[in-house]
Formats: sequence, structure tokens, C-alpha cells
Amino acid sequence: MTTPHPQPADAHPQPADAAIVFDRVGVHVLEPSSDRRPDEAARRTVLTDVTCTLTEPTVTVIGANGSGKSTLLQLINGLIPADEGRVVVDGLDVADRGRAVRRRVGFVFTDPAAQLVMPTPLEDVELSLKRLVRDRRERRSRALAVLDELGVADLAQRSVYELSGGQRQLVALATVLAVDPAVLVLDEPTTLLDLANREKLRGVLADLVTRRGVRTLLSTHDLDVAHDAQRTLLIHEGRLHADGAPADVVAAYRAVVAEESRAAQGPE
Ligand SMILES: Nc1ncnc2c1ncn2[C@@H]1O[C@H](COP(=O)(O)OP(=O)(O)OP(=O)(O)O)[C@@H](O)[C@H]1O
Repeated sequence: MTTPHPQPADAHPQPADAAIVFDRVGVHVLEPSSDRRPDEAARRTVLTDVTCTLTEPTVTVIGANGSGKSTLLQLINGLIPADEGRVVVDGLDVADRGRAVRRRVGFVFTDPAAQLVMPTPLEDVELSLKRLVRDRRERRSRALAVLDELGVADLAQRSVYELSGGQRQLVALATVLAVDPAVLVLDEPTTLLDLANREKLRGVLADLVTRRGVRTLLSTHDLDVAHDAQRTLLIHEGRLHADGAPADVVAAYRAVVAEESRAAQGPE
């Protein structure tokens, strides 16, 4: 799909070739097998032959545990390299323009502990801004503004250890948003959130898309959240099994689960 999307007046400038392209992408992992010597590792396929071009501002990825969703997302900024094929973000091949890609793409991990390294939320967001904003006072006011945007400014000076999982998740998102990414990739961002915070996050993401022109790509097990997108991908056993409107892809997912459950019960 290559339909251009209108941009709001104060939107993040998107290049003419704004798209995330997966071109026959495969990822394999080496799995040491118990009955072999450790150096004779078996190669297991995690993703295979994934091809799609994502131009929509909002895309969601669904699929069973272990199907390959996180791996797919981590290919986008080179956290996991593709063993086959190419991943291209806004015209930049991740394999040789990784640094430029990472400047465009913000990644929010499922586990906020992967992102929070400082004693307080404020210091964590300031750390993100260090490369962009030299003036300390400016850095502080921008960090507070982002925390405020996510409704967690009151936690700015608290110890990270005093925060709930959901609060940490919002702070982790703040550290990424602070540097104003053009593309925001989120791996199961609502897993740790209660209903109120889940709704808040959905609102924040919708607002980022319409007001800031950020494009979002997120994986989720929450089928309500999956419907928030213009396009949904279903990853099943490492393959792109369905791709299209969220309602259609969710229906395809239900069909896969029903078929697997029938097969597990065996012949009648
Ligand atoms: N570095 C690795 N070494 C070995 N196996 C790996 C590695 N990374 C991922 N895998 C395996 O690849 C498969 C896909 O993992 P991935 O995390 O992408 O799944 P997922 O769809 O995000 O699952 P979940 O919904 O449970 O988070 C899993 O079987 C996982 O164990």
C-alpha cells in the first residue's frame, strides 16, 4: 500500500519514501542441542520469508507466544540482524545505515528495566536528551515536559524502585519520546498496565500519531489494542500469515487458534 497520508501542520517531517520494508527477511538462531557437542549447534528458524512494505502511520503485530513478533520488531533498528533479506527504514538499509536508522526509530521494550538505568525518572529522560540538548536547564525542562505529557511528572524525582511496573513502562516511553523519534516501535507496551493506564497509553499513542506525525508499530496480545491500527500483521510460526485490516487479521488469528485446538484434540 502506498497511499500518502496527510500530515498535520506541526507534524514530524516524514520523507517521501517513509516506509518500513521487509524484503524476504529470515532470522535463524543457533540452538545447542543436548545430544551434540556444544559447537555442533542446530540452526532454528525464527522468521522466514517475511515480505511487506509498511507505509501506514499505525501498524500492529499479533501472534502467539514465540511466533516471532519481538524478533520482527527488533530487526527494525538492527537489535537483531537479518540473516536473509533486507530491512529498509525510510530508504535506509538497516544493515549498513544502522546508526542513522536508530536516530529515526525509538524502541520501547516490554520490560522497562531494559531502558531505565538512572536513579530517578527525571535523570533517565535527561540522559536520553544528553546528545541533543547541551544546556542542562533546557534539558531538565524538556524532560519534565515529556513526563508531564505522559501524566507521570509527579514521579519525576522518585526512586525508580518505588514505581509500579506500569509507571516504569510510562517512564520508559518518556525516555524514548524525549528524542522525538519519527517511528516509535513498542514491544507489547500494555502488558504491565492496568485498565486506566492502558487507555491512557492508547490515547497518548493516538495523539502522537495525529499531533506529532509519529508512526507507530507495536506488538500486542491485546486484541482491542490491535484494532487501534490501520494495518495489522499476523505472525504465525515465523511467517507472515495474514496482513491487512485489523478486523480481518484478528479473524484469521482466531481461525488459526481454533484449527490448532481442533488438531490438538485429535480425530473424533
Ligand atoms: N537469541 C535467541 N536465541 C535463541 N532463541 C531465540 C532468540 N531470540 C528469540 N528466540 C526464539 O525465537 C522465537 C520467537 O521469539 P520472539 O521473542 O520473537 O517471539 P514473540 O512472538 O515476541 O513471543 P511473545 O509473545 O512470547 O513475546 C522463540 O521461540 C524464542 O525462543
